[in-house]
Amino acid sequence: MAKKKTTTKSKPKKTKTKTPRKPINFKLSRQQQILLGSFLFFLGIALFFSFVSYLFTWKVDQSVITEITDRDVQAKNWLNNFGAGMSNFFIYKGFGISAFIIAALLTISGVYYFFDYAKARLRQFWFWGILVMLWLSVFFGFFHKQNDILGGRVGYEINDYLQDYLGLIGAAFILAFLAIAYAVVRLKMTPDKVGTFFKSTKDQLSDEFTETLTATEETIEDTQESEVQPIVENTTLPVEEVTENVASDTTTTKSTFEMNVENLQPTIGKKKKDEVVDPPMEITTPEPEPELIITSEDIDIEVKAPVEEKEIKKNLSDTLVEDFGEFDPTLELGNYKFPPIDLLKDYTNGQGITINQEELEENKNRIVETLNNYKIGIANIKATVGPTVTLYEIVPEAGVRISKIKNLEDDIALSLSALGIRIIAPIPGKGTIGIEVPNKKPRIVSMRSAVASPKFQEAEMELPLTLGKTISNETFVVDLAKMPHLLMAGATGQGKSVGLNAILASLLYKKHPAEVKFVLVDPKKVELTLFNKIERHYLAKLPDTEEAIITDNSKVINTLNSLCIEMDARYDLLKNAMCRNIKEYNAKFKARKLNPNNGHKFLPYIVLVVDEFADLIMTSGKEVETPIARLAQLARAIGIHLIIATQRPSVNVITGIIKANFPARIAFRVTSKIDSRTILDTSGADQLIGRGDMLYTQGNDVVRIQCAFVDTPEVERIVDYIGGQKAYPDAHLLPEYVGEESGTSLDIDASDRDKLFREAAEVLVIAQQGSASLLQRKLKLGYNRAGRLIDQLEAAGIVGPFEGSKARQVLVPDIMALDQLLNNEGNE
Ligand SMILES: Nc1ncnc2c1ncn2[C@@H]1O[C@H](COP(=O)(O)OP(=O)(O)OP(=O)(O)O)[C@@H](O)[C@H]1O
Repeated sequence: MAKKKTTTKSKPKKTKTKTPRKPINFKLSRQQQILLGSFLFFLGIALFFSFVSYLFTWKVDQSVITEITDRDVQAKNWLNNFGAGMSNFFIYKGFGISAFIIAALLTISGVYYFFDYAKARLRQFWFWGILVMLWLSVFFGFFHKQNDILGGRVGYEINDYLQDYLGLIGAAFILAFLAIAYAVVRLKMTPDKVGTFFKSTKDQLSDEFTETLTATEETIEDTQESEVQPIVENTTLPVEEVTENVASDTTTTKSTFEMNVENLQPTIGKKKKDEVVDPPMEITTPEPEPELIITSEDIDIEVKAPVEEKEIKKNLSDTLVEDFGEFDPTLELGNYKFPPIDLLKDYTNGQGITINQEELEENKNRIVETLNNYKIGIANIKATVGPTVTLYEIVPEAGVRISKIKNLEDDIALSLSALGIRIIAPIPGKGTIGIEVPNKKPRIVSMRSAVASPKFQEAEMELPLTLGKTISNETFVVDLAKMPHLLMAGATGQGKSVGLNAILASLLYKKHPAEVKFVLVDPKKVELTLFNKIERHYLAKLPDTEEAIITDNSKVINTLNSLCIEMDARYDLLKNAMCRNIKEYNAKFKARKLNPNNGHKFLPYIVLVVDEFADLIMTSGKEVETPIARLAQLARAIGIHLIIATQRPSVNVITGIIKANFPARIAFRVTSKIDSRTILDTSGADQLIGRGDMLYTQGNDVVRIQCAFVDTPEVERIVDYIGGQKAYPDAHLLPEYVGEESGTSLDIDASDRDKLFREAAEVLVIAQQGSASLLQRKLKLGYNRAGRLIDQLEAAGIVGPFEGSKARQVLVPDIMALDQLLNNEGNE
């Protein structure tokens, strides 16, 4: 305590000695401060009482106001003449009823000096108090000019002055503006916080008031209780009494407060109060607390944060799938029913393969005998009975050359007096030699049994095809999507058309109309006509064509080119969706990860079936071969699959480029070994027995299969069943293809010419051949653009008109002539 005394005292001393402004600072001693504080406090209270009294007595007292100094004259004011005089000065001649603020300011000043609070706040009180008082004075003067007591002389005069210059409205505006300025600057109000602010200010003011009052009481109490305790005890007065007596008993108070000030200052409670009042601490004063409460309320808006997080977490496609489920392409024909198996005929009457032991024994003996004749010993023989063929597997004795047995093919056939004997030497994967011998009574493999087999029903393939049954009587199921294109060949009447029907029926039994579309080309006009009934379910066609099944060869070119356009478009879609194949793309689309607004759509598989390819090649030649080759090369990934059937498997029909792109091939019976080699790259097809007996290869292995038999009435029942159901409004439309023959409008503006016009003209003139496919190859163009270029060249007189399957005539002999023609055009 003593130390503190010295430090607190030494500090001001130092400053006092250093700075010569001691008197200017009006640094009062503590005693002086208390005296001044008490004086101001009581003066303020006295003024308050006089002002209150003056409100009631002012009229009476005004008459005596001039004689106020006269002791005989008694004013009615509670504080007599002093009160009347002061009130008259401050209220009547001064600021009207707002003079109460002066009383309040004096009282507060008294408290501040009495307790030696920091004066910065007090200065603020005075500054703003006087401003408010002036404003209120003018405000009341504005409304009640006639009543001097409300606004006082000051209010009246200022009002008068303002109104002389600004008029009533101008003065009102000034007042309103000042009120707003006060609210904004002093109370830091914003319009949206007005409500809260009013409330808090009100609370604050009332708090301040009570605080000041309680602070006074508390401090006096503290003084009494803490340091003065012994003295109080000595005087044996109760605390309340001491407090009450503080004002009157000056000696006691003096000594008490002397001790008090020194001892009270370091107490925690008091220090806090001082800090709160200290100007630098104003930043942390409880003043901004209401604002803090407001901001914390604002922080409640943080609720937004989790909402945002949710949005980020949730992928749009996930939400879409959550809301609507996965995209279902079959929904448009949601009630579509797959054809029942009963529509197919059961040719076996439910019976399995019956084994004819006699026949087996007979054949075995003949084989052994024949081989013995050629001195080939047999260690073992085993038979597998198939629907049309029985396979005898022979294990030759050691030291027998396989090629020797292979060469005996015809001899064995002769001795067995049977057609269609095929020797497989050795059977791949087995250490045996196979001899296939046709059964005397071949059994029909019905489509019904193939479709009903679990292998087909449970096949998880994109485009499952059931082709028939193998030699071991197993249903043979393959995926067209994996083939990816199929070449079928066989002499007439050997079962090609039945094979095609079996393939189409397989797909009809497994795929929904939304998932697969057929483009059927049938130059024979009779084979596939039945499928017209399912045009609006399963078929695809060019826009503006009446029949979906193409029978006209010239239309085939357009369709093939249209498929090329579709292929290019699908590749673009796949590229944009960053998918490698149609399966990935459709899965992504179903998961609603691709936006239909960006052109994305569910892509059905397209199966192009050409029944008589040789006929097409004969009539249209390269025009057909090029798009077929292009499709065969590229279309596998985008879900366009080709099935091409031909009677004549000659090399000019099945060219190298087509063969290379059709790894999956089916050979029905053919007439010569050469044909067999053309189709399968191996003989064997010439030794088949016909009627659906076929060889299938998808690379190396050749499998003998008995093709499932589906008769025309069965197909009819299936298509009738499907055709009788709700269908799409139209067949699936392929992109439009503007063929060369349709580009007849010759009034093409020279300014609208393609950028490659000149280059294209040069290509054709040099080659002396007016074909669009040449332009396509040389300039690497699409069909559409090349077709347009040909039209423009025709309009410019560079090539002649369309001449069917022949290339157009080039009318310009050489580049020189071309230059001349184009220059003349420019001069015109
Ligand atoms: N899988 C099979 N099972 C039983 N018989 C079959 C089978 N396939 C074809 N046949 C018989 O062969 C006949 C001719 O078949 P299909 O019409 O399919 O021959 P094709 O090769 O299409 O002949 P074309 O080329 O002249 O049209 C059929 O009428 C049928 O009697």
